[in-house]
Amino acid sequence: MSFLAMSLVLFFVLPALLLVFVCRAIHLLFFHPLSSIPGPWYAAVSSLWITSHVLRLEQCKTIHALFQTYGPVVRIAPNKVVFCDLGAMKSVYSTWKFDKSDYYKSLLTNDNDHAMTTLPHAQHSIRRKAYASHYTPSNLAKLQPEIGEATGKMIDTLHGLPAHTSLDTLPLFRHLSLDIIVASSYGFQLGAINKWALEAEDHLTMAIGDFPKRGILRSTVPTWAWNLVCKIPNARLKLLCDSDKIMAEFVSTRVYEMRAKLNADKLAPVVAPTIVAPTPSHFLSAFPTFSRSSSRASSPAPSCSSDDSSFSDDTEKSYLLPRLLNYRYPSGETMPETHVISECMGHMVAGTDTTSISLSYFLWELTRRQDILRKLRDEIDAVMPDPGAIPDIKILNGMEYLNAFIKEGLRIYSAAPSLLERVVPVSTSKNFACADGFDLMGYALPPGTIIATQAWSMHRDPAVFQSPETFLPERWLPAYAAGSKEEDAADAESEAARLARMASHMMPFGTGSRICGGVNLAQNIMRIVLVAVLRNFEVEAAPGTDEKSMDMRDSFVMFPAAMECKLIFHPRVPAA
Ligand code: HEM
Repeated sequence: MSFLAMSLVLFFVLPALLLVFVCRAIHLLFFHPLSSIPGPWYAAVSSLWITSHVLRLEQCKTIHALFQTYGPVVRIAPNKVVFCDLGAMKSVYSTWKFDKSDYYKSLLTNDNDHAMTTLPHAQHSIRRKAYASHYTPSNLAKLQPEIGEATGKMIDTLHGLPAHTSLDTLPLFRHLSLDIIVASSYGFQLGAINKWALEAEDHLTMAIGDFPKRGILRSTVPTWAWNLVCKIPNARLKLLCDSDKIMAEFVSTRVYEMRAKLNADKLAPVVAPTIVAPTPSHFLSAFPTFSRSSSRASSPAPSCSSDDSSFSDDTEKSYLLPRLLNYRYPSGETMPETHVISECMGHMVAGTDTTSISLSYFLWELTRRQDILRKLRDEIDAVMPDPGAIPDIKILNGMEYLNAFIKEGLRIYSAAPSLLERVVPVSTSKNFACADGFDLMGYALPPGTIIATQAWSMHRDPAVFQSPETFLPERWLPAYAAGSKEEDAADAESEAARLARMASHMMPFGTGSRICGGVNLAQNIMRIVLVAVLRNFEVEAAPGTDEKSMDMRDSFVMFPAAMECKLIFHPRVPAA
């Protein structure tokens, strides 16, 4: 660079840039509509600060610390405000149903939208209607054989392992969840768990694991750089780059097969699942008690508090894919195949790692809490005398301690505890008429402001959850406060009100109109897998699996710092 050019940069360009930066910072700090909102000044002037915490995989904890310092409303970036408040949560996600932010576009499948990435509320509700009936309790109750069969294969596989094998439960449960989601979506037994047992590479499961990483990279790295990276001749990298394609190919094949079956009128409306790999075992041989007919469940029925009416449905069972293929948009047109494929891909991605992470943390918690394990065991052993016959879901739904344990697990180890971003709409939008923007707890937020809360903090509000960091399933039992030292609090607030208050703050599956579409399936899987595992095995943490390795990190979903959860499954010695 010539001396003249250097002088120009030093004396004019740099000072000019500095001046622009300072003026912008002054505007953002003192004159911007969000300037009255509490928060660190450096967050108000640039997104760099919060981005650095996102990249360090600790956004949830960082924001939680901000709430503790600044109160329930905090500005975390020039145009982004977060809150931790029940009223605001209901207002944003349920009453006004604000549209989602662009953040969700990083989760596009094959560059196409699915329900989770459809940002506008109105378009989303049309999309959601296409799949919602699949995940009703009554339809899912009919899919118990599929879930039971996949779980049975996993239990058999674990029984077949050499003693003291230490295994990473994240891939284990990822394969299981995928088997279940594939069976529930297509009536097709994938057998991913068998591949896991053989240590064979399963490209589909790897693709699903890679998909979120690919999404983050795709949205941060410029397209030319991404294309260049994908040209590097490395097999693992190629799988990462192609994760979208691998999933799309798998789903497309199922779509064409199903279409052919529908056209040939062989399908209507039940498809018997195709068993890909036979699984000879004591476990499956006992399954007919569970899988063929729920009315034949052999277990002694405990008191069952579930709402039986939600299960009494005489319609035939149906899988997700034929539902989508038969769905008609309000215009009368059927869903284009690209939409069907991306929707199915979205469900595979949304349901696999979330379920696997939850189950892994639940079991890890039990390895260090014999007191909780004992109570769970008592309840499970009573309803499941035969370790190979899982009771009907109605019975599992009525298991008070199991359900309290799962609630507490979802509270502390929420698999998607991060900000669920929405956008304040313009005041002229159809469902929102507020001339001065949105009133968030006394602060006026202009249209376009990104606004969000996170399960991590809603679940740790000390005014709602006593000792929020303590894992305490008993807090979900009606008797807890009455029999504890907190009589004063219990006097002031009835038990029912205390439980309702806690429940209203829970959002492990999101909340409002965009709540997790597979919440009922996820709950069923967690119940079924937990009872099957705990009835059959003692679970121990492998050396190296400890508070440090399991420390939670987040990148929309949460995962252990070590990126693994190694546990040992010892077959339970039958009672003498
Ligand atoms: C423990 C397991 C799971 C957790 C913690 C979880 C959590 C969530 C969360 C937090 C959201 C986003 C809400 C938002 O953006 O506002 C979501 C959306 C979604 N989840 Fe789940 N999920 C789980 C399992 C599943 C399963 C098993 C399926 C289905 C196979 C599924 C399907 C979906 C779908 C389709 C959406 C998009 C909903 C929509 O916008 O219509 N999830 N889930």
